[in-house]
Amino acid sequence: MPDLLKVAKFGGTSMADLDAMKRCARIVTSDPDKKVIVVSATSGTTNLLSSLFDHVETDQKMEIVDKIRKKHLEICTGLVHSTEVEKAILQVMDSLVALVQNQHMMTPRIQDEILSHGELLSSAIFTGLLKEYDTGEVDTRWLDARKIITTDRSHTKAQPDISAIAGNAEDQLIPHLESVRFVTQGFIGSSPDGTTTTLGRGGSDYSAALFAEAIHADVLEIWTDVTAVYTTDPRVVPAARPITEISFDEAAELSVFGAKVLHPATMVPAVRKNIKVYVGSSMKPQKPGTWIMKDTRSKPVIRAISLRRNQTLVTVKSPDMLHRHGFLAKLFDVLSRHQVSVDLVTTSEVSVSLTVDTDIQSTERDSLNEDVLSELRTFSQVDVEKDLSLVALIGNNLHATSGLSGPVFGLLEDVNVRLICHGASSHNLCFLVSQTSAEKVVQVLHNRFIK
Ligand SMILES: Nc1ncnc2c1ncn2[C@@H]1O[C@H](COP(=O)(O)OP(=O)(O)O)[C@@H](O)[C@H]1O
Ligand SMILES: N[C@@H](CC(=O)OP(=O)(O)O)C(=O)O
Repeated sequence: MPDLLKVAKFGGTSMADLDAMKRCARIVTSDPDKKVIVVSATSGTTNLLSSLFDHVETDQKMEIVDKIRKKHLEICTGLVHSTEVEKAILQVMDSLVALVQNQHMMTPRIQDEILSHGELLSSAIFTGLLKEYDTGEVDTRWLDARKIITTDRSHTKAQPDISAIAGNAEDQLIPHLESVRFVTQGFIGSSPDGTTTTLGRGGSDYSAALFAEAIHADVLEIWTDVTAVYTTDPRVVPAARPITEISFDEAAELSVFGAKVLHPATMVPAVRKNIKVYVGSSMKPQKPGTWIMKDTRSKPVIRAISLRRNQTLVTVKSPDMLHRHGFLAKLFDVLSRHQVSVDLVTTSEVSVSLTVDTDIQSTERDSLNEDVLSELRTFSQVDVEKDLSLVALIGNNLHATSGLSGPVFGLLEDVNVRLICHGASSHNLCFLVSQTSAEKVVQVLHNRFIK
């Protein structure tokens, strides 16, 4: 067994084309401890696949399929032994064509089946490429992630079955780690009856964390297109700074509150098994990245600022709430039956405000649909405000730090702050603002509070 056992995940931007894949191959082959390699679909492919769900004609769908085929075959032309990989690509593409031509009802099950093709394509190419770099000491093997990542049947946002995954890894991975390097897919899994599931968009980080937990890895590496986790999204604030070390708790809050660099669930297996997480750039691997660990030497009050776009604020009012019990139970019963996932909640004597993610990809799939709203309207007045963003200050001891909210909200005098949550967590202070003012708010706060 290697000294340290590592799982390395490469995101879509790291798989973008042959040059990007070659950079990743060098990262993998320069370190024999990396035993499970988890890849995302090449960048843009999952979006192309999901555009097949739109109500477009078969001709248009076939154009999209052709585009995906061409993009992947083009990468293959740069491989030394391209024939075998091309054969694998054409097989995956045939299966996609069959799905697109024969399945007219885009059920969540079919959607997952279609989406899985992105990771099946990229992993086939990356396995072929790695084999070209191997010197013979390691045996690089393609692995179908669905044999390991067992989930429930909630298509498009499946929940992993941790003990089944541990059992699968025990039988199929751990005995081979001495001599084999596995290349597998992020994002996809399989339900107990064998149908393909997905963990939700951006879920490859989560897959990699689940693999790391299942093989008892020491380190999980997330290789992406930024050199580190930054004090805020560098696309929003170019002056954002890379963070050298951050705690599990802070990183979890940062991802939950919108930092796309990590999928929100990634930290859950890492915390459970105390697995150190490293975030680095596959484009500039020599640049220092971020270590995410149980405890850090420094514990600043404000470490980072995150921004989560596309929030909907629902305010439910009823005079019945005053001095009565059971109103909240009734409200949450409706939300729970309709599987509406609520993030923030504030209450007053006669009203409750809560936030949910707006599904920007489809109004049909929006969990906050007319059925939910009309059921809520049978016992209350319901107001819905869209186009909001959640801004969160992430750090340590925020709930017990006096004199914080004055300077924060003092800077936002001209901004309509719609909802504030402070005190529920020691690691965040968050509030809702309009989508149009959100980036400016992050810039102003970063400028003032991040040293
Ligand atoms: N605090 C942050 N630090 C670093 N990157 C962030 C942060 N917040 C948001 N991001 C965004 O996350 C992106 C990387 O995530 P993603 O696009 O999912 O990568 P990948 O394709 O590797 O999975 C970056 O390009 C950056 O814009
Ligand atoms: N390909 C999937 C899963 C994923 O995590 O991708 P990425 O690592 O590129 O964010 C998606 O786009 O949602």
